[in-house]
Amino acid sequence: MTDLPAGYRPVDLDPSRHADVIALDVWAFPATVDDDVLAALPSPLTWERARGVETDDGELVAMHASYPFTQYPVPGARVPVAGLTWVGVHPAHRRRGLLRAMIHDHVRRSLARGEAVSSLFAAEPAIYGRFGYGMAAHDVRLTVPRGAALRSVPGADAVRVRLERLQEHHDDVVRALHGAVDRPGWATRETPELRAAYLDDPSAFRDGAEALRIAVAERDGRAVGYALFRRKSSWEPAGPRGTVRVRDVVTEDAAAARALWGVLLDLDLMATTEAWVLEDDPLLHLLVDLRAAEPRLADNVWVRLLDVPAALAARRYAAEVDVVLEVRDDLVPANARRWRLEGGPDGAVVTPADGSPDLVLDVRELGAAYLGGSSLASLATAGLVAAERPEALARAATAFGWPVRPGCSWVF
Ligand SMILES: CC(=O)SCCNC(=O)CCNC(=O)[C@H](O)C(C)(C)COP(=O)(O)OP(=O)(O)OC[C@H]1O[C@@H](n2cnc3c(N)ncnc32)[C@H](O)[C@@H]1OP(=O)(O)O
Repeated sequence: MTDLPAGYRPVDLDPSRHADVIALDVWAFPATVDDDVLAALPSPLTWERARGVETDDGELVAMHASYPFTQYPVPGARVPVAGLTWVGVHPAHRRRGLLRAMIHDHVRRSLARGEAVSSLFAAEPAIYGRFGYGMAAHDVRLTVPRGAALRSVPGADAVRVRLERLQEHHDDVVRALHGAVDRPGWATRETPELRAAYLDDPSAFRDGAEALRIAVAERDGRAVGYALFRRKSSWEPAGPRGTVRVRDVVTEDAAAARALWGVLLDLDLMATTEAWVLEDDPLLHLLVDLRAAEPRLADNVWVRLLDVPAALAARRYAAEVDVVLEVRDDLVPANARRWRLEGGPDGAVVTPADGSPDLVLDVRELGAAYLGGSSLASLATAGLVAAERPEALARAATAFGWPVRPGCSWVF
């Protein structure tokens, strides 16, 4: 991290620094539990990818890490992606450029590992655009009233839903179904540390709700879907007004989705079910009255193309396209030039170009469009993509789209 301000030095982190990492983490993200409780939990970090910043007297005051997603789905392909995570700066050292230095470090090290793309979930959406990350997927937050009517789906009655406490043996169900999902942006928990942290359910993080439960949808004795959820009771003068909090609903087909949501939306003593789902989740179509669920759009994964030609060549395109893109990139100068993209459903070739550009855009907008979640045409309506030739914009927007909306059902 050569760009650190004076008085700070970079440091590789390893498990011996776990207590320091927790002490920093609770400064960056206020917690209601004591450090020793947090330090006793399994760490989801891949330590060899965790980097810190120390003061001259050895205090850890900033850190970042990344998850090694080797099979991150992008349209029509899977690519290695650096999942930036655990970014934190001690409040006494903020706004001195430590995050900026850490992002430079992250970009350099990811590129050296051959990772052409980085992805993240943002704590605050205003932070990462300046570093070339674009909002690449959205999700929809819902508060569904109990007993909300759902459309019927043939075959749903043949799906049996088992309700159980989440236990270790459920790892098989979760892995089989979760790993099978092929949706751009849907990172699977590839590392043992992430999987262990997923099934761990510390009471410290339940926020007054019960232990994690799992609803497993089965057809003919085979798991065809699951949902993780917990209930939080609330006894009010007018009666019970509990809340069901739903995480990760993964289903193989519409009948499984209908059967699971039928159960999750009608649990006794509950008044509402809170869920966040991806933009084309079956629930949005199953609900007869979507408006009653108060849908709110939010940002999901953000994507940064670290190596523009490699990243653009790694995905597939929904239609044939031949376009010259003039890319601006303040952080990675090698990306900042004109690139000719010739691509289609079978692959793509990206070469340096000298001719006049069809589209001019920042690498941030390329990241936003990369998974097919934001249309280049709609970015152009906001003035974020300049089209030198309108017909090229329409063709490129179609090609960058994808039939399955991107997004990840869990925050990393
Ligand atoms: C992927 C993840 O892990 S998301 C988690 C991010 N972490 C958090 O939100 C925890 C709480 N916050 C923090 O730890 C810190 O405030 C951070 C990491 C957000 C910022 O760290 P800092 O060292 O203060 O950032 P730094 O000084 O390098 O600022 C770089 C630029 O980002 C801007 N910036 C920093 N934080 C924010 C923010 N929260 N919102 C908007 N802009 C921000 C700065 O103003 C600066 O802008 P400039 O380049 O125009 O001057």
